[in-house]
Amino acid sequence: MLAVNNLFKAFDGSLFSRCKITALDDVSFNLRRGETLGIVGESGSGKTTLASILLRATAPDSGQVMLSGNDIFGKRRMPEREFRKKVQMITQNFSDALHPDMSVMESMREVFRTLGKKTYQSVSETDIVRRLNDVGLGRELLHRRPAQLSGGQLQRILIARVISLRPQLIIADEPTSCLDTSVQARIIRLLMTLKQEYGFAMIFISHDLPLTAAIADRIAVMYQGRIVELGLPREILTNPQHAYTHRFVCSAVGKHFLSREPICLAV
Ligand SMILES: Nc1ncnc2c1ncn2[C@@H]1O[C@H](COP(=O)(O)OP(=O)(O)OP(=O)(O)O)[C@@H](O)[C@H]1O
Repeated sequence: MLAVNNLFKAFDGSLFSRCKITALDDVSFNLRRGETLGIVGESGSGKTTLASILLRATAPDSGQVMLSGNDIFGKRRMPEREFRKKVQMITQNFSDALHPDMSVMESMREVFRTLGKKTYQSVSETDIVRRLNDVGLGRELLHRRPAQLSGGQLQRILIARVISLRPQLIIADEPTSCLDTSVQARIIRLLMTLKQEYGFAMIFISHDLPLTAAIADRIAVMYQGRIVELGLPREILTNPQHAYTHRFVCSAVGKHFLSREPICLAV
């Protein structure tokens, strides 16, 4: 469904330096329909830059992103509205994502504009309540504004908005890092349930290796703009092949996870 081929992206350095900052260095991977790919790596490894390119918010310097056979930066790329229906994002910045003066009902209704004028005009309160029910919320929130909602409720409303568009792909960039652990677990469970119900593919970006390993079908480890390792969570946790992955696993889950077999380190 998604094919990412040889992405490169560099940014200009500071005013006083001519050096470019390489954010992505030859990044390639594929994603199947309905698959969850976890992307982990330390701060500055290029995860957000990759997410921004997949959302078509940043253009790569070179390389290609094919979504269901369509080059998303190509001359015949799909129109923005069609693209937005197919690819959606859930971020950690949920507190800024809703208009502060809009009620939950208005914010929910607004998202249906993407689906066209007819759909937007025909959306009823019952449709909106149904979407809220999908994410475990009730009609009592309909007339509240963002300031009157908890972090977990805000994140659920954003998920409800995203799900309403029936996207093929959701990019979840640290979606729960601003929530406390118990709310985090509930939001992750909700995402997994919705994924089964709606069948979307997901790219789950995180610093948290154990969490990512628990929900992803495969994990890509990023280091200095490159994917240094891509495999099944179990393989990554128990038998990392790259020196950086080895260090990352040790710091995230401790040495006891690693297999007792000799580990081949590609330094
Ligand atoms: N707009 C920009 N201008 C200059 N440099 C940038 C820009 N955006 C990102 N970078 C640099 O590109 C590299 C990759 O950044 P990116 O934000 O993609 O990493 P990340 O893995 O998402 O980090 P974090 O986990 O902290 O969000 C970093 O060195 C960063 O400083």
